[in-house]
Amino acid sequence: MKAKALTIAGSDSGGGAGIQADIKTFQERDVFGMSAITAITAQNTLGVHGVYPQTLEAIEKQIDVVLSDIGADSVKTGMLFSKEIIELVSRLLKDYKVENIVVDPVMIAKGGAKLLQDEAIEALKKHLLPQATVITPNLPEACAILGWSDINSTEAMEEAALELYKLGAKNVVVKGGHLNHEQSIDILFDGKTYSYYTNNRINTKHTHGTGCTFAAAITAELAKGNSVSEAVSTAKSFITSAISEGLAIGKGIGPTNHGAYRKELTR
Ligand SMILES: Nc1ncnc2c1ncn2[C@@H]1O[C@H](COP(=O)(O)OP(=O)(O)O)[C@@H](O)[C@H]1O
Ligand SMILES: Cc1ncc(COP(=O)(O)OP(=O)(O)O)c(N)n1
Repeated sequence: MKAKALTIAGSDSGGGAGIQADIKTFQERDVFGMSAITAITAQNTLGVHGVYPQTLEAIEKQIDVVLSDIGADSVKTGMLFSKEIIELVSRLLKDYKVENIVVDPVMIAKGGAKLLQDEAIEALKKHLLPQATVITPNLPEACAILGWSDINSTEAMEEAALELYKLGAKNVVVKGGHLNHEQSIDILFDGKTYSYYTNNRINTKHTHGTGCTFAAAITAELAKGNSVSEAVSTAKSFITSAISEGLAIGKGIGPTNHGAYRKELTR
C-alpha cells in the first residue's frame, strides 16, 4: 500500500517552502501527501508580505477529517505560529496516536519574518518536542529553544543536540546550514550516538525552503518504514540535489528544485 504523510504547516504562496515544499517532496519520494494549513502566508522570493493564521476550528477540522478517514504513516509539523495552535496540534496527534512525528520548529523565515510568536516557544518545548520522533532545528532555532546566544562549531552543535534531546524528542537533527563552514554538516543524535551527515556547501543564494524540504524528506522516508538514520541520509541527498539545482526565479532568493534528486537517480 502507498505510504501516506500529513503536513501541518503554513502555506507559502511562492511555492518554495511550507505546505507546498512538503507536498512536492512527498510526491517526489513516492508518498501520498496530505495537508492541514495553519496559516496562509503571502510570500515570494523577496520575503513574507503577510501572515494570516487560520482559526483553531479550521485547523482542527482539517486534521480530524484526514486522520479519522485516511490516516497517516507519518506527520510533519512546520509553521505553527501560536501557542494555541501548538496545543491543539499536540492534543490531536496524541488522540490519533500518530507514530512518526517530525517537528520542524519553524520560527523565522530567511528574510526575517516571524513565523512563530515568541510566547509560543515554551508551548513547543512543553507539548510538541516530547512527542517527536525527530526534531530538525536550524542553529537559530536551537539557540531560541535552549536560550543560548550562539552555536558556532560542531562541538557546540553536539552539545545543543544533547540538551535538545533532554527535552524529550527521540531523535534530534541539528542542521548546520547556518554554520560558517566550507561543508554543510547536520548532526543526528539518538540519545547514544552522534552521526554526521556532511556535504560540500553549495555556493548559491537560491536556498528558500531548504529546512522544510529536508524535514519533509525525512517524514516521507519514515512513512515508508525506513529507520531514522536511513531517512536522514536520504533527506540529506535529496536536499543537496535540490539546492545544487536551485531555481533562479523571481527577484530574490529562489526556491530549491524538488525534482533534482529524481533526475539525478535516473541519470
Ligand atoms: N549552501 C548549502 N549547501 C549545501 N547544503 C545546505 C546549504 N544550505 C543549507 N544546506 C542544508 O540544507 C538543510 C537545511 O538546513 P538549514 O539551512 O540549516 O535549515 P533552514 O532552512 O531551516 O534554515 C540542511 O541539510 C543543511 O545542511
Ligand atoms: C509557510 C512557511 N513555512 C516555513 C518557512 C520557512 O522555511 P525554511 O525551509 O526554513 O526556508 P526559508 O524561508 O528560511 O528560506 C517559510 N518561509 N514559510
